[in-house]
Amino acid sequence: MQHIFRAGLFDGEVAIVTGGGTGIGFAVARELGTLGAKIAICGRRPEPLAEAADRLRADGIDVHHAACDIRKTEEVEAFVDGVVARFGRASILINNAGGQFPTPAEHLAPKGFEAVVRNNLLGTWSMTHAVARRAFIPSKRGRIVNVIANVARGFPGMAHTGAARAGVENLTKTLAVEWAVHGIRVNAVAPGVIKTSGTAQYPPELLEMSRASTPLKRLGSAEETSHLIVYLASTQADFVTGQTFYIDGGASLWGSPWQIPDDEVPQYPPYPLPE
Ligand SMILES: CCCCCCC/C=C/C(=O)SCCNC(=O)CCNC(=O)[C@H](O)C(C)(C)COP(=O)(O)OP(=O)(O)OC[C@H]1O[C@@H](n2cnc3c(N)ncnc32)[C@H](O)[C@@H]1OP(=O)(O)O
Ligand SMILES: NC(=O)C1=CN([C@@H]2O[C@H](COP(=O)(O)OP(=O)(O)OC[C@H]3O[C@@H](n4cnc5c(N)ncnc54)[C@H](OP(=O)(O)O)[C@@H]3O)[C@@H](O)[C@H]2O)C=CC1
Repeated sequence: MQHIFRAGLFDGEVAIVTGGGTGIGFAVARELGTLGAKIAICGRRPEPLAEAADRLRADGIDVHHAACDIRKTEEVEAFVDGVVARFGRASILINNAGGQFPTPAEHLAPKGFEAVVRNNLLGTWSMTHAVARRAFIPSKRGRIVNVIANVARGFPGMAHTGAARAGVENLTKTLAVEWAVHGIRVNAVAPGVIKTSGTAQYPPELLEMSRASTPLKRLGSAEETSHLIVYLASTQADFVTGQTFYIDGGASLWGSPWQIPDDEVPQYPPYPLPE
């Protein structure tokens, strides 16, 4: 593994990475662990989690792993208690767990909208609250990085997650202010389309349209996304809080995979207007 950070940068730190068993979360767990942090990962499925923990241990990383659904408050509290019992503290929280399904808004059932908001907004809040109360506030120190998505504009095809992630972005700003007094920094990272086990579940043609509408004309990697998250979690970023950082090849500034056909947009009143 190549490093852009100095060895031992995270010695003495304990980092919780939600969704750390796969994709971006695994890359972050591995990078923070290789740089000296003790690592705690969670996810809903025990098997990929245990496999990831074995791979991290093979790299010499001290890892705690436990199945935990961030939507279930009692599981979240038990997980955080387990981390503190094992390592004595926690100093970094990467809220990476999340996901959704692409669908036009008119086909999105209330239950589906709610499922995605629960996962990405309420789950993130639940974990953040538990870690802050149990570890960060008592020790007067903590760093949180929230992994969100492109909320700089609308998110067509993803109304549920756009709404949920925009909520997390605002929570990031609010907590950065409220919790500065507790020595807690809070930032957000908004990836464009990143090649992971997660996006492998998306239709290939959607990914190709996303690539084509990205100025840098490629998808991102989990490792390069991890470098940005790790920087924000480090002491090198100690004067950075309440901000959202895009890592998206410029996608949030330009194209969109969402097509709007010229001849299907109703014009009321008829355009051009009568003289
Ligand atoms: C235009 C987009 C360009 C591409 C950009 C891509 C950028 C983003 C990439 C990523 O985020 S990568 C991560 C990828 N991984 C995932 O997204 C998987 C995550 N999925 C889940 O975690 C869960 O499925 C869920 C979305 C949280 C829902 O889980 P939950 O167990 O709470 O609910 P379910 O009982 O499964 O479903 C409830 C309800 O939701 C609706 N629904 C669920 N899945 C779908 C689906 N695939 N399509 C349509 N609707 C879905 C549905 O109404 C379900 O109710 P029932 O019909 O089952 O009664
Ligand atoms: N890849 C991309 O292009 C983009 C990704 N993102 C976001 O980045 C994050 C990482 O995604 P990525 O690595 O690509 O995809 P993955 O699907 O590989 O990672 C998502 C991880 O989150 C875990 N997870 C999901 N829901 C829960 C839950 N309720 N409780 C606990 N763990 C959960 C999953 O494990 P399990 O299923 O076992 O619970 C999985 O390990 C996600 O929030 C994703 O939405 C945002 C924009 C773009």
